Amino acid sequence: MTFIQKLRTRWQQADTLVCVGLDPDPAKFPDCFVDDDDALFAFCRDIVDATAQYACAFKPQIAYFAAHNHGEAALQRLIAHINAEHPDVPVILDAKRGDIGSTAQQYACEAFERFGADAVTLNPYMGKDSAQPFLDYNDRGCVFLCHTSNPGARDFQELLIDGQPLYQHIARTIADEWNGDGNCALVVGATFPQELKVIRNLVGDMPLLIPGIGAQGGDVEAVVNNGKTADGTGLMINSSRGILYASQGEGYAEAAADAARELRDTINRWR
Ligand SMILES: O=c1ccn([C@@H]2O[C@H](COP(=O)(O)O)[C@@H](O)[C@H]2O)c(=O)[nH]1
Repeated sequence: MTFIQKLRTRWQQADTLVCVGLDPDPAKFPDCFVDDDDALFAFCRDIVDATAQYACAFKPQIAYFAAHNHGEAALQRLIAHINAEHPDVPVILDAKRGDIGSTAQQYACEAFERFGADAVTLNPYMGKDSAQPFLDYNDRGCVFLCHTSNPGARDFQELLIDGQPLYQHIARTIADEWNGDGNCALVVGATFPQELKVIRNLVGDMPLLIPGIGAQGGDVEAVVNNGKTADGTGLMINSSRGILYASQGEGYAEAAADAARELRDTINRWR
């Protein structure tokens, strides 16, 4: 089953558009992990197991693992755990890769073969040849930055080219020219709901990964209204800190599950 098929099946069968972000920061871990050498893996495993039933996808952010000695091995084991225990939930590796083709080939191997991710986030700035090694894994997903959630997204992504903002050129080019195998998706920040509406109209039913709710201030109702497809799906609405650190006490995993369930229910009220 391809990434897109797995995602669409998950949307339907689990009735959830929640993407659980895995951004483990040891400084925010509950006290029980203080002397745990395997804390990155163990904390994320507990969160994954508690929230899987509410997740349409998991999104580990590679920086939170690569910043630590042995962190990438922990990430590898974590994705293997998800693939073994929660095989219906796709994994999007948030790595925002983009480089010349020969180097991109190595990054694609890292994401899909070493880490076993179903999809990876990519920066389209270097053009199609930089994306091609990822696109060639046509059973996996390529999730391209289109309009990001941060305030600086405006600096370049909204610059006008031939009268249209750059992010619209990106959306159109990826939908019309890069998506020949139907394995593309886009990142659109929840903090830019009007731009989300424009992008949805440009790309049809293409899946959109939406970071930026919660700590970054994005509004769930606006995201769902402006981003959903005709069948009420089409979105992977990410929450990382809002789920991971719902409680830093002993009941951290239950609190994370409660936060994921509440987010699912809030989203579903607007679908
Ligand atoms: O435009 C973007 C692209 C990626 N991200 C990533 O999503 C999560 C957001 O975390 P929260 O704690 O839910 O704010 C994080 O991994 C970012 O690297 C993004 O925020 N915006």
